[in-house]
Amino acid sequence: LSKRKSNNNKSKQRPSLPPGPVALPIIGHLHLLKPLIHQALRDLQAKHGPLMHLKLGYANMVVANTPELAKELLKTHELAFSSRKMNIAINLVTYDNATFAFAPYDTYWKFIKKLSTTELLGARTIRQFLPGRTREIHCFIKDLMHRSMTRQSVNLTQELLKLSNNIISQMMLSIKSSGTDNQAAEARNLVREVTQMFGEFNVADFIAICKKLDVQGFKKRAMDLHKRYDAFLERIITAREELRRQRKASANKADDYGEAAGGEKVRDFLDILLDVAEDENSEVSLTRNHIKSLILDYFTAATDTTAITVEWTISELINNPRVLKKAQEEVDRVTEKKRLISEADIPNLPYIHAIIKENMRLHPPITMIMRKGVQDSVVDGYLIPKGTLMCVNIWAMARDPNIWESPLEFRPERFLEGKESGLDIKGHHYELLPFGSGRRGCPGQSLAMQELPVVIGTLIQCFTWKPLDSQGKIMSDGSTIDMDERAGLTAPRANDLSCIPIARLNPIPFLQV
Ligand code: HEM
Repeated sequence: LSKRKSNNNKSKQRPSLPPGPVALPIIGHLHLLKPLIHQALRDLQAKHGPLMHLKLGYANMVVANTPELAKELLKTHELAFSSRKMNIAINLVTYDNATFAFAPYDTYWKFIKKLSTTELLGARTIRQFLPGRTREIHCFIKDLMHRSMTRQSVNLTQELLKLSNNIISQMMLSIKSSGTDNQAAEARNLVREVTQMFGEFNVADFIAICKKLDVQGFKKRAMDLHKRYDAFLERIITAREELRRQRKASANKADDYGEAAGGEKVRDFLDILLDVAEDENSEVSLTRNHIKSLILDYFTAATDTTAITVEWTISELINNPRVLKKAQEEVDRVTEKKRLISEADIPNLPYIHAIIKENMRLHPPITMIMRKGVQDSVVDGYLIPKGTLMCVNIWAMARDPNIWESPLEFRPERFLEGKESGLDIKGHHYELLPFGSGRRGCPGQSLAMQELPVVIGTLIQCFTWKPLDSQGKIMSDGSTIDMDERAGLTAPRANDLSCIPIARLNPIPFLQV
């Protein structure tokens, strides 16, 4: 790291804040944040340096965009930056301090993190829900096949959101997409609203006077959303409690837990959390609000991120036919065109894996790692005061020619040969952090990395994709689709990806639906 201050100066002076643009009174630099914040920050940093300070109303923000600074912030100063910043919407929707994803680094967070690693998202739970994931993917493929036969177009953006939400709904609440009471659609709509709201910019989060006035009507909308989410979950939890009472009462009868392969009993998230809540010896007593908030955290964190990754990957493959062909050859070789790809094939799909990494490099669903400093820290000779919102712009790092060779080129081979081949996405190569890093890194990574190769592999095994233009017409061969991003908590495509699926396999072998 370049040391910007001489040791002499350092010993005499209190370190100063990192450099940044000139701030306006009251609003500070808020006017400089365009809707695509990660892009606006990258442009500002070109002028003000790799560690930049901004004032967002009354809040301090520090942004870093080099692997060295990312390492310093996320590893060297890990504990100082292991909390997150709440905002008004999150606070209202997620039951005040019952959230995990936005919790400070405290006893509650540590308890849930352990529960996540060992149970909620542990290897056993992921394995037990494999039949459910497979069923959902095969249902999806069957529906796509029907549309392919009838030459109907598919809004892949919407359908992928449905698929990832169905998969997580099943793991969390045993909601089946084939259920008759439309709970899957209700869950999907609520999650969509929550994600949208969390991603919107609320001026009241930064300017004290606006807090009381609620000029944008945020508070009212957040409370309304909270009420509807609460009613939805209350119904599900009450029904589950009744089922659990019946199970206990009929101890001799075979109970109603689902069964995984080998006769293992399958507990979904809700059962795991209710078991903890009923455990009098539990280290932390879980309340009903904790349970509801945790379910919301996981729903929100899992749905968009996974769907967006597939959406961008298919977009890149459409724009890069050479890569698509090579990926299809890999899938055909592994399956010998006799069966659909499955999770058991993952170790034999190095090229698909490299495609996923390359896609996450250029299109990280979460473009910036956001944390809050809980103590004063000195980083690269600069002061980052307690309470500062800390941001590592992983999107900007991926586009920096000082970090990557031909950064804008979609070239999965970079991860298989040459100097970039040793890089992985586990959080210790600081130029590539799609799942974050350290103790606050994403707990859903293993699940995502089981699901993604199979969803992407199956989509390209069964179909080639003819994209539609904005008028709904099939685009001519060789034309490329736009790669614009939409603003929000996550960074999906600006324009939905609509395509006609052309069947490559007909009939599709061994559909398990
Ligand atoms: C492609 C898929 C995904 C991506 C790219 C992704 C990315 C991320 C990132 C960047 C963070 C912040 C990490 C940090 O601060 O260092 C995060 C946090 C989180 N993710 Fe994921 N995620 C994905 C899927 C999932 C799934 C499937 C789940 C759950 C089933 C999940 C649950 C969470 C939770 C609960 C947090 C908050 C953790 C905490 O605050 O301690 N994510 N994710």
